[in-house]
Amino acid sequence: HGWGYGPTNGPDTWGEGFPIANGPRQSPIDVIPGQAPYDPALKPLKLKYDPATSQGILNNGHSFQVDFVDDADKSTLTGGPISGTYRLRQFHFHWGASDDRGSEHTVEGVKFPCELHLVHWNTKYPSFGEAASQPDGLAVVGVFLKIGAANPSLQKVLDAVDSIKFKGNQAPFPGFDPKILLPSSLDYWTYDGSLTTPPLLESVTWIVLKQPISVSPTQMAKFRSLMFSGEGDATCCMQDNYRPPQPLKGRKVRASFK
Ligand SMILES: NS(O)(O)c1ccc(OCc2cn(-c3ccccc3)nn2)cc1
Ligand SMILES: [Zn+2]
Repeated sequence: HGWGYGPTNGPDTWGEGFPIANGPRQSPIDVIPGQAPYDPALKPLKLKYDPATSQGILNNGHSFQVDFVDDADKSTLTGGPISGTYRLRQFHFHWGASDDRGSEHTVEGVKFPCELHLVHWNTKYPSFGEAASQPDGLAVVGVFLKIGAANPSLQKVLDAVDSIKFKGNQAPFPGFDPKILLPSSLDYWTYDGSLTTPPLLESVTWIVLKQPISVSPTQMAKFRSLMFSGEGDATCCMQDNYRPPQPLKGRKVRASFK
């Protein structure tokens, strides 16, 4: 059986199949603001997303993701800690079985109920797959979700979740602008890390936004209505699909703000 988040195939077992799990630049991490100095050399983030590039929504058995057409520089990330142009490939989430956990990154040990990841790849490489194996190949923008008022932008995504309840289910998801999911401030912490799921490749420049967006308890219940399993398999709610923080191993975390 493949990797997952259960007692027999969860994060503590991933090192068996993916030795890089114990590598020098693994993600997520616990961000300690007092140890993340402001770096005036960091540029503002520039996110330019074209809703025409949003394509479909998929339950991949570990999370659900919204995929984007990435054959042109239409939805891109530039500026920030990166050089060059990175193209948006997909976004997805990680969440908990209850509101006290679910995020992958933490802030001085504080866990959020959910975390959004917007995955971009460096156009100096020919494809996402090629970029995924390069140290500067990927840039993921992480956004915390905090319990509060219902989030109408998020609801547009959650309204599609009933159609992808089971692993392998997918549905069209056209015309969605992921920019509406972002908080008003683009202040961020940044560090060199990895994919937080197998293959755990150490190819990610992480850009974790300081300001969370809101999610209501009812909306969190919607995330938990998804299934890890395929139709007809033993039903098992998709929840607690997060990897806990990993050792910093001497890495520096920088802040884009004072
Ligand atoms: N959670 S996260 O944002 O860190 C995150 C983001 C993207 C991920 O992609 C997995 C993946 C890798 N590949 C791949 C394909 C071809 C060649 C090499 C790799 N396909 N899917 C995993 C975790
Ligand atoms: Zn992720």
